[in-house]
Amino acid sequence: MDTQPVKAATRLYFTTAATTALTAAAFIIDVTYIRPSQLSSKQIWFGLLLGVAALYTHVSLRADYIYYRRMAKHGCAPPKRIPDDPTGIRWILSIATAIKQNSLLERISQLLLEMGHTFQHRIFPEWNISISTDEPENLKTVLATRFDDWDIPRHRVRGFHPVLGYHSIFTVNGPEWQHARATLRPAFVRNQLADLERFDLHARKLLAKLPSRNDAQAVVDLQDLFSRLMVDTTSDFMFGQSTDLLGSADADSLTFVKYFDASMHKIARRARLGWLTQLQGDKELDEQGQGAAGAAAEEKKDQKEENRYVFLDRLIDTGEPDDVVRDQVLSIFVAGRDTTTSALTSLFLELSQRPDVVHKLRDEIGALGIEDPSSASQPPVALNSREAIRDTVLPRGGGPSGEEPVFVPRGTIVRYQPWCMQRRKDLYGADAEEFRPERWETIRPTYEYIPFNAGPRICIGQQFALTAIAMTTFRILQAYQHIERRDDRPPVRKLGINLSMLHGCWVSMTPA
Ligand code: HEM
Repeated sequence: MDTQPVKAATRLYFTTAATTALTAAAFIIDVTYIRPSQLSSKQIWFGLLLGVAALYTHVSLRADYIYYRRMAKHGCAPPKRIPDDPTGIRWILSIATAIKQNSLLERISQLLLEMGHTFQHRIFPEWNISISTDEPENLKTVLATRFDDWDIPRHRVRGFHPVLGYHSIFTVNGPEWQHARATLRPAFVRNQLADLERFDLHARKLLAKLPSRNDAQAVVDLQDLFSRLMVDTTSDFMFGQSTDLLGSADADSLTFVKYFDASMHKIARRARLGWLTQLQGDKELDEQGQGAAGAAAEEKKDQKEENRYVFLDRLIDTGEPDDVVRDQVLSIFVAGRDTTTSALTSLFLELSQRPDVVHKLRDEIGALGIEDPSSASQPPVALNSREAIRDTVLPRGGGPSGEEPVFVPRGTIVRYQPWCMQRRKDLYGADAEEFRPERWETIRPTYEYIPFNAGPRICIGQQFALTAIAMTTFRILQAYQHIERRDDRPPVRKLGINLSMLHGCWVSMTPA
């Protein structure tokens, strides 16, 4: 017989009886002996506090009991649990400290390793359990084979609403998501790879900002330049008009970027801190984020370009309402800018410390192909999550061996960590964390490598991003023979919605 439900039931009944008795005794002692007289407001608050604590303990233990009972019924075994943290308070504190120290990814990697790659924990004040996993079989199930059992979690949707709106491909699920995906798809089939000259135009503008032969000692922040490059390229493809941040940007473009940056910063914070930040609205965020994209879409309505395929024109032609158009346009910027900037920055940070790879790549530049070797150990979307919308099962992670299936009740959040998985030594070898592009000559990973996600919700802009990365890398390595990191501070990765470098990516570059 499975002992977990019995243990959980014992815990539930014993603790409920004990906390009720203690709460009542504490209150009676207070009223009768410590502060006798008429019931004061302090005593009422004290009583309420004790009552809430007892109720919370009861509800969370009951949730545990129901979980273990249903798990046993489904023939599954529970994943290991973070020890000594029944309420999830320690979890919140340790995560908050790790975020503050910019070491969250390392902390979660370590936990996944210690706990066997799938574990359960609580996040105070929720009483449902959460599951974390970096197990490829589980990700295959969540993202592909049992796709219909999972949604984008509600906490993420709530965090993104103020900026991306209610129709964004990132804030909808089910049929609404299918509709959003079908609306966006033509933009990524028709115009992307065909227009290499347009990618090149922006890559060349970037070159003009890099150190010249007369200025070889200059030091530049590549992260900042890549970010501008991606705004210029994306706006050009999507609006038919580039923001030209690498050229002569006008005041409107600069305003758009300023608002966009502020909005991204805030939604990252809201998404990470969850319910804490969502208790209060954010008027400034609403005005900044949606206002800027709305203005761009509105302006564009009057100036269609007849000769070029421009995504915004086609989107307007679909007859979708203005707020839908605005939400999708802004989503493309959110999806495309910081992810691709992150991939390019990670790549050049590695290159700036690996002259041997730069040398080899310059030799092989013709055969570079479309690949981004840095996305293996530094995937821009480092952490992600899904919410079960019905009772379901993960194939691995349960029981002491971690090999048994795990029951997942409806409403459970499963967090998955491409950053941790793509550095697993048991999957990628002892040198998993090392930048070694040659590894791609022999390995063909499937669900162990998901920088662009997988399954029906796989990144729709993958080819766009890879083309931009390949074109930029190609042009830079053609023009420069040495790239050298110029920063005495250790490289610190900052986790927002995407990974970025806290201090940028400062390098000097020697023209070829
Ligand atoms: C290296 C660069 C990029 C990386 C690593 C990346 C990664 C991802 C990931 C992990 C997702 C899944 C998010 C989720 O469902 O939780 C995603 C979705 C998406 N990406 Fe990308 N992305 C990149 C570049 C781009 C670009 C350049 C665009 C557009 C210009 C884009 C457009 C999208 C869209 C629209 C979705 C939503 C797809 C859906 O929900 O059906 N991405 N991307």
